[in-house]
Amino acid sequence: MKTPLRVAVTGAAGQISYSLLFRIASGAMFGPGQPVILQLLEIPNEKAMKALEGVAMELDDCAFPLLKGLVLSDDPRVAFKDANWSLLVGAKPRGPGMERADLLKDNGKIFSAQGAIIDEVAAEDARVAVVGNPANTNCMIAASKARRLTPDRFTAMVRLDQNRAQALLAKKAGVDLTAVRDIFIYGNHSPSMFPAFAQATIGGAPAAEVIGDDAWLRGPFCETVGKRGAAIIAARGLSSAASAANALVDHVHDLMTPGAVHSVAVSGASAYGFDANVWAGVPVRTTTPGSYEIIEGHPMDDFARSKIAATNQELAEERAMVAELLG
Ligand SMILES: NC(=O)C1=CN([C@@H]2O[C@H](COP(=O)(O)OP(=O)(O)OC[C@H]3O[C@@H](n4cnc5c(N)ncnc54)[C@H](O)[C@@H]3O)[C@@H](O)[C@H]2O)C=CC1
Ligand SMILES: O=C([O-])CC(=O)C(=O)O
Repeated sequence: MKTPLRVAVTGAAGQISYSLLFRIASGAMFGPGQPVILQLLEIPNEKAMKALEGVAMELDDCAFPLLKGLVLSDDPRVAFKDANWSLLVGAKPRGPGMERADLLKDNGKIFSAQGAIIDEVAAEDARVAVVGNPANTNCMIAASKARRLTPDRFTAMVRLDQNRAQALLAKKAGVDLTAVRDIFIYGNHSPSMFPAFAQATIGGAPAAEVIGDDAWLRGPFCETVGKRGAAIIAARGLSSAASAANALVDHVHDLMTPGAVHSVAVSGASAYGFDANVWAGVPVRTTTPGSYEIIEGHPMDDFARSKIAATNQELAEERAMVAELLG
């Protein structure tokens, strides 16, 4: 039996976690042979901690063979202690009419404090995945507080956008989802993101040839992927939760799977024209479990370059907005 992985999850009584924790405990994230201990963090508030106890009762009642322990805490030093992975979900979600960047003032502080504590108390091989919005900039804030852990240990999630883009291309082409490959997200998890359709293939042929409608790819396709979160909020009255949890399972699973090629927001993506000190979605290849290299050299035409410049500009502006939280 392998040593259990310690997985810290923040916002553990929230709606994303309610879809996430059961998938981790079932083995979907780390594989069917990998036991886990869940270390669940909530805010020091009676209602939140009581709700967390209820979630823990349900986890017990699933009798998951891989779940070797549960820690419930309102103290980040306890929740992040020796964590191999810290999944930073806990933050305020946006409501109708808001952009994710509107959350920066409220949520940024959370990631500044948690980045510093993870750096102090998490495991030697600690990895951090940020979901709480605005995810790219919150990830940058957390990483900036680390002295021991290098920036590559901190990733932000753009996988939901990749999955949305893949599903939309499959629907438009009228093919099975698995026929769509190599659709990657560049830049911010915001409407400015760029789903780079020129690299994608459908049934082995260039996606643009199969779709045969460049105006749709440049316009409605990019726009629909970019604004899908807002469309879900408009329809559900709440932001995406199950699909976000599913995307985080994919994000971490693929980062633990050598050879996997997938979109992840990381720093140092200057090969594509991003400022080196912002966290931007790019395609990466997982090298060893938890580590990756940026896949460089995908050709970009003028349209792609202008989209990347715009999303980089937004990330740089968000960085400037939180300057006082960095370092
Ligand atoms: N990156 C992405 O693709 C996506 C990101 N999100 C973001 O994920 C975040 C969470 O969303 P939901 O689960 O729907 O929200 P929610 O409001 O249902 O749950 C958030 C939970 O976090 C807790 N929390 C707040 N501050 C905390 C802290 N400092 N430490 C620990 N826990 C804390 C709250 O008490 C609450 O239980 C939001 O910021 C949302 O915008 C949502 C969907 C997709
Ligand atoms: O749109 C939101 O606020 C939640 C989110 O990040 C998404 O669904 O992509």
